[in-house]
Amino acid sequence: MSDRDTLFSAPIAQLGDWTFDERVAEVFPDMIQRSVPGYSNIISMIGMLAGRFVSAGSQVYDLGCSLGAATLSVRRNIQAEGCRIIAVDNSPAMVERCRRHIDAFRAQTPVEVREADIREVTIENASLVVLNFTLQFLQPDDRLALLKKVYAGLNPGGALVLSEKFSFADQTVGELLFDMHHDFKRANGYSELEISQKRSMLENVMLTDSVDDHKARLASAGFHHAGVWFQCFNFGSLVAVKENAK
Ligand SMILES: C[S@@+](CC[C@H](N)C(=O)[O-])C[C@H]1O[C@@H](n2cnc3c(N)ncnc32)[C@H](O)[C@@H]1O
Ligand SMILES: O=C(O)C(=O)C[C@]1(C(=O)O)C=C[C@@H](O)C=C1
Repeated sequence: MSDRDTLFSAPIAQLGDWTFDERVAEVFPDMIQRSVPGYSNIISMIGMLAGRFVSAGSQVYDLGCSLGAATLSVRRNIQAEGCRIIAVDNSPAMVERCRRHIDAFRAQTPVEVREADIREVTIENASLVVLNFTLQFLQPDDRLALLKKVYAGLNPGGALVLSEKFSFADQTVGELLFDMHHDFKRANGYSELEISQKRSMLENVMLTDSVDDHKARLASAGFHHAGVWFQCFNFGSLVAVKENAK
């Protein structure tokens, strides 16, 4: 278990923009579990998707890997031989902890943890690419280029898992799911102050899209097959599959 997240429990005079720094990395497992409804289900089901999609001799990319939760789930479920997982994050605090975390467990499939910007990483010979709550932290103008690169780097029959916090075109539904997410945080022990301070810090940094925006962007990137496979309130995950060669 990681330390309990109490980062925003006292009033902060100058709320800056959100960063994935040392203090966030230290409490991250507790923070994400208590903040993202369905997180642990998504992590274990990414493993199931890996069992299905990862093919022999191919690579898996976990882009914005944080402490490597998705990477570990993938590694536990890979059935194929000769695969490699490349886990990438640009936060030194996350990468340092991720390396330690991954090395703590022994397994067949090698994992390379890279400290890099996902916009700069080459993607090749991939059977599975995971963007688990990462795309939302890229500037909107950079998102399509990343997805095009993912599409080009996937082998035929390969898949992208894209998990995000969603926005909604319908105001009534959007407000309901936003409120239910806040209820979820309160039920997990976060105070009004913690919820509102974190929300202001994320405001300029995490810009969310609707499911329709995601589907349209995935189509522009080349994916002809994409759909939601999981949703809880305003959080969810899409899978996009590259068609098999004819
Ligand atoms: C919400 S966390 C992802 C959680 C993680 N995928 C999991 O399943 O536990 C977002 C991560 O994306 C990383 N990130 C954001 N922008 C990035 C970029 N341009 N390049 C690499 N990593 C990035 C952050 O450092 C952070 O660790
Ligand atoms: O929207 C929120 O309130 C969140 O806490 C979301 C979110 C995310 O989706 O990545 C933001 C930052 C933390 O990494 C954990 C969760």
